[in-house]
Amino acid sequence: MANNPLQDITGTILLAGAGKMGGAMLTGWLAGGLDPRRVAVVDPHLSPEITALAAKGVALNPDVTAAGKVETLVVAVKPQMFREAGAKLKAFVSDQTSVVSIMAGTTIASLEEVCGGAVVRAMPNTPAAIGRGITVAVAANNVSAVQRAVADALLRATGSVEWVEDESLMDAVTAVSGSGPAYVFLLAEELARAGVEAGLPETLATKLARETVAGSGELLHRSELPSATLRQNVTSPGGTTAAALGVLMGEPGLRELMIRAVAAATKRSKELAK
Ligand SMILES: NC(=O)C1=CN([C@@H]2O[C@H](COP(=O)(O)OP(=O)(O)OC[C@H]3O[C@@H](n4cnc5c(N)ncnc54)[C@H](O)[C@@H]3O)[C@@H](O)[C@H]2O)C=CC1
Ligand SMILES: O=C(O)[C@@H]1CCC=N1
Repeated sequence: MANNPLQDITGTILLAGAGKMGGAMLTGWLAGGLDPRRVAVVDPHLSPEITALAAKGVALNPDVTAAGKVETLVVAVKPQMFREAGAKLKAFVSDQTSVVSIMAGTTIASLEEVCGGAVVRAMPNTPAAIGRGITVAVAANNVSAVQRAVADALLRATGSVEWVEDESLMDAVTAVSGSGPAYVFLLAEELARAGVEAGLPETLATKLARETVAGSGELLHRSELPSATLRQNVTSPGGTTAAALGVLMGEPGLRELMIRAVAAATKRSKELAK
């Protein structure tokens, strides 16, 4: 493989479902050097942004013949739609096709049953839209080293990738990093709301909360210090932060709420498999 594995791809990358996540992945692939003429998109409701990619050579809703040899099918439709969508997608899948799914809850076994192919199950998250996502992936036994490398390149175009061997971890992964950005955005919303409660004008509170969450995230990203140390660096003994943390780390506190939230998301991921 050359330095950029996305440039080694010779078959078609077929994206099924170019919504929020699928669209973010496609943006990452093109930014990462994948030839737009290698990409085809199947989606009954194409957004104007995706439609505009036709001018660059992306094939939109091709039939099986026009799609050519599909090297990798990336499935990014809602899990609830998969049975119906997958039955149509099967026509694009040959023995050599690898099927990379990002659907929450949908197991390797059901992907094999509905679509066939060599299946990689992955869970990205929305910071993928700015190349700062994290994806966890697990490959079925029949995925070849080359197929795994292509899947890795496609997933890595939107951030970092962790491979695991145990598929049963994927429900908790989904609950932590797949859904996790929503918890952080909620924190920004509620911090702003609390600022308003404390007397700040709404515009200022919103800006302070947003910049605080974003700046803290960037500090966490750039620093090698553990999160707990970064927290302690803010906390002067007997000061204001300690007063607030007394609430957040009390009983019940954020720990218990987070355990319950992650458990609820993990349970829902398992339900989506049924
Ligand atoms: N949004 C997120 O944060 C994450 C989502 N996911 C997974 O990604 C998948 C997509 O989620 P979103 O992008 O948020 O949803 P979305 O609703 O934005 O996108 C789904 C897309 O699938 C299209 N679609 C519907 N029926 C189709 C069919 N038969 N064939 C092809 N395309 C079809 C829709 O038109 C839409 O553009 C889900 O399975 C979800 O579990 C995974 C990780 C994170
Ligand atoms: O909410 C969901 O089901 C999807 C999967 C992870 C993030 N969004």
